[in-house]
Amino acid sequence: MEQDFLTTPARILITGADGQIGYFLNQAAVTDPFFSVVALTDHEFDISDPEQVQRQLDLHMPDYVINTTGFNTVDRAGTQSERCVALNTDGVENLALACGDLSIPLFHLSSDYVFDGHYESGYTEEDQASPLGLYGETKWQGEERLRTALPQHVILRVSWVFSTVGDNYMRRSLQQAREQKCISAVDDRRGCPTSATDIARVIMAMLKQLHNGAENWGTYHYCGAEVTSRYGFTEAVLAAASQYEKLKAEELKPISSSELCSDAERPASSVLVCTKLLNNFGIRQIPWRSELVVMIREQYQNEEFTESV
Ligand SMILES: NC(=O)C1=CN([C@@H]2O[C@H](COP(=O)(O)OP(=O)(O)OC[C@H]3O[C@@H](n4cnc5c(N)ncnc54)[C@H](OP(=O)(O)O)[C@@H]3O)[C@@H](O)[C@H]2O)C=CC1
Ligand SMILES: Cc1cn([C@H]2C[C@H](O)[C@@H](COP(=O)(O)OP(=O)(O)O[C@H]3O[C@@H](C)C(=O)[C@@H](O)[C@H]3O)O2)c(=O)[nH]c1=O
Repeated sequence: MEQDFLTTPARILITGADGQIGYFLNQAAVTDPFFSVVALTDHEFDISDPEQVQRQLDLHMPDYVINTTGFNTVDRAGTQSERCVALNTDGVENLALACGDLSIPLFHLSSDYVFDGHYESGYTEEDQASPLGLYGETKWQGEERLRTALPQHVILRVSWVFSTVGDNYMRRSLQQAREQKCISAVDDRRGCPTSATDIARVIMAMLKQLHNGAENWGTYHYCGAEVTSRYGFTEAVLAAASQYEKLKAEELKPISSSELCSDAERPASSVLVCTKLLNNFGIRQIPWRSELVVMIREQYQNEEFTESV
C-alpha cells in the first residue's frame, strides 16, 4: 500500500527518552506534525533485554526506532564493563535484530571516541576506527553489529554533547565555577562541542528526508562548528554564565591531560568532518557557541523556575 507522506506522520520510537539527546529529540518531535512519537525511558524499555525489545516493537510498530541510549561514563567503562557492553554493543544488536525482523529502520547514535585521535585534520566516515578505551570500543562494536544485522540503518556519530539535562561537561564546569576560586581545564584535547538540541534538529531533518524516500542509509558525522579544547569550551561557559551571576571562579587554569590522574585515555583530536552529511542531506553545521549561549540561558531559567516552586 502506498503511504501518503503529506498526511501520515512518521511514527518514531525513541529509546533512552530521558537522556540528553532523547529528551530534546522528544521535545522537538512531539511539536512537529511530521512525527508521531513514542518516547520510552529505560524503565519502560530496557534495550539489554531481547524479549522486552521484541515486545515493545510488536506493540508500537513504529516506522523508525531512534536509539539514544548509551553507557556514557567514559571513566567508569573499565570498572562497569559488563553494563557498558550490554548497553553499547549487545543492546544495539538486540534492537538491530528485532528491527530487522519487522523491517523497521534503526537510527543509532555513536561517538567520536571510536577514533584514536591522531588525525589533527579531522575524521571522515571513511577513516579507520581505532578506539583507545572500552567506551569507544563498545560503541564501535555496536556500530559493527548494526551494520551486519540491518542494512536500513543510520549511524550518526556526534561529539562532546552538552545540554541542560543530566550530567555533562557544561553543567559540571558551571557547578565547579560556582564552588571553586580556581578551576582547571585540559587544553591538549581538541574536539567540537555539540548541543543536544542541535543534534535533535539534525536527526529530525534526516528522518524527514529518509521518510520521503531518500535512500541515504549509512554512517554520518555531525558536530558543532569550530574546533576547540575543553579549556576553550570552559572559557565560553564561564563567559556566558557570568551574564547571569557572579561566579566564584576567578581563575581558569589550562592544564595538560597527563595532569589528571584518574582519567581514562581519550583521543587527543577527535574532530568530525561533516561534509558527507552536507552532501547527502544538505544539513549544515551550526556554531556551538551560539547554541551554548541559549543552553546557558535555559539553565538559568530552569533554576529560577525550580527555585520559585
Ligand atoms: N554525551 C556525549 O558527549 C556523547 C554521546 N554520544 C552517544 O549519544 C547517545 C546519547 O547520549 P546522551 O544523550 O548524552 O546519553 P545520556 O547518558 O544522557 O542518556 C542515555 C539514556 O539511556 C538510558 N539507558 C541506560 N541504560 C538503558 C537500558 N538498558 N535500556 C534503555 N535505556 C537505557 C539512560 O537511563 P538512566 O539515566 O536511567 O541510566 C539515559 O536516559 C549515546 O549513544 C552516546 O554514546 C556520542 C558522543 C558524545
Ligand atoms: C575533572 C576535569 C576533567 N577535565 C577534562 C578531562 C576530559 O577530557 C574531560 C572529561 O569530562 P567528560 O567526562 O564530560 O568528558 P568525556 O567523558 O571525555 O566526554 C565524552 O563523552 C562520551 C560519551 C563521548 O562520546 C565523547 O564525545 C565525549 O563527549 O574533561 C577538565 O578539563 N578539567 C577537570 O577538572
